[in-house]
Amino acid sequence: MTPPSDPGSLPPLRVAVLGCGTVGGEVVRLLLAQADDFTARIGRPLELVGIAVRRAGKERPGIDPALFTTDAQTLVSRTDIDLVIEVIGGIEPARTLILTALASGASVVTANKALLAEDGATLYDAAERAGADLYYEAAVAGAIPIVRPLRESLVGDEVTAVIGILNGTTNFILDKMDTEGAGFAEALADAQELGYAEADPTADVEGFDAAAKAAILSSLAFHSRVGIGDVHREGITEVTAADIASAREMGCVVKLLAICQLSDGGRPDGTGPGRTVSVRVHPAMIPRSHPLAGVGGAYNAVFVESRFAGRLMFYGPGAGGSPTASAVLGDLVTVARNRVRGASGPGESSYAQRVVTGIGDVVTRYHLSLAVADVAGVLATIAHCFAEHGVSIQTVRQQGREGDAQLVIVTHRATDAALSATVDALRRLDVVSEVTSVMRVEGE
Ligand SMILES: NC(=O)C1=CN([C@@H]2O[C@H](COP(=O)(O)OP(=O)(O)OC[C@H]3O[C@@H](n4cnc5c(N)ncnc54)[C@H](O)[C@@H]3O)[C@@H](O)[C@H]2O)C=CC1
Ligand SMILES: N[C@@H](CC=O)C(=O)O
Ligand code: NA
Repeated sequence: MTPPSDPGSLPPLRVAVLGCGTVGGEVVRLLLAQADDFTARIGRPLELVGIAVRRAGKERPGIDPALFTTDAQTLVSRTDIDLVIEVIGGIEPARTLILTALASGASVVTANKALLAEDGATLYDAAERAGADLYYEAAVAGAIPIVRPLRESLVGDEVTAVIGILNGTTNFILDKMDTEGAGFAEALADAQELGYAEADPTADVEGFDAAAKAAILSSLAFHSRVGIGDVHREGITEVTAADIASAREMGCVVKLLAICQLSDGGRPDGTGPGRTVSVRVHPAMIPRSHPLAGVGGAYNAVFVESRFAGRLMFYGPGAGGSPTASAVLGDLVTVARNRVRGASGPGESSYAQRVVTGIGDVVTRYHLSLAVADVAGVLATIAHCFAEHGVSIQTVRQQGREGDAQLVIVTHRATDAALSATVDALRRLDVVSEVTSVMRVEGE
């Protein structure tokens, strides 16, 4: 009988890391700390051969300074590297570096949702051509396994909706505003300090980050190519303390939601031809009893609805160095195992080519605050405006102020197009001095 070979004595798989910031720093630290376990799990050792950084002189304790280079392009052009981890972020130079790595024969692990949502097709095609892996679990919802469940576990089912909280920074901010009465700027500064925010936090607070993740999840869930430009996006910069207080009075909480839905095909079981997809990211009020309402801090949660499995919920840390590094390293071990077997994992599946529809047809409920003149007949004028546009009012609450009043209106379900036309018409009414806020109400 041949004795089993010691995996540690086999030739190593060579690894390069691009970027050594919040995520990259943790990836390198945990990769080195778990070297022996990774060797056993993969069946061959990993050898870290280079770390591309922007500034070489920076003190990085525990890492051999000889590994650092500021020339990422030369590093990824090496043909002796098996695995490249891209954690620089942004579009360029990340795209060129990933394409060079794939063309040089490496498999790639990335956390870069912005790039995947902007130009994933170019990367997937390049990986396919090279026969290499492109894995990106960390790109959506940090540590939560959601990419692989959609790409592999649920590939025998039909996913009809993916709904969730996909951005840790904005969830952290909204949670602090709700539970501690914190101000927006103060909560954002804390999120940056804790390593949750993107290099440019505009990506978080304006909803671009969640929209990128929604595009990636929709592409996987609906076997189509959905890009960031297909996603209706609204951020949280216009959510006020008054909105949060108003939500509380209704027994609700404000969350930045991502909602990706497959339309009904018209047949009794929901299937049928011409099914389309809608993808949107916006703040919404949800009842405090809803499972997503209890998702606090930088945690994320994703509901998946599918035809045969029913409803599934994924929950966990959505941002931060170590949680994100956990997802990156899970991918690293997986693509390394594929290399050892001379195989590659599943590529892109976009055969369904679903059409993505605009926000106008989306149906939901709305919460509106209006500053109105406190005069006889104002309620009738406003109710008439809603009725004219086919939007039915569920509740009206009036808070008097000197000379004018604040009306809080919750509608029944209406299309976004009908609601937008109503708001435009309300703004033109003499009795309405301001439409103070408009927010969707979801989850009922
Ligand atoms: N921080 C988080 O919680 C999460 C981050 N991500 C993603 O992970 C990636 C990295 O994010 P962070 O580590 O938070 O960002 P970061 O800004 O902390 O780190 C990026 C690092 O890349 C370096 N860099 C920039 N240009 C470079 C170049 N040309 N060559 C070499 N290094 C370069 C920067 O100096 C910085 O140290 C991004 O794609 C981000 O969207 C994904 C999930 C969670
Ligand atoms: N900035 C992102 C980081 C993880 O993707 C977030 O806040 O969720
Ligand atoms: Na993930």
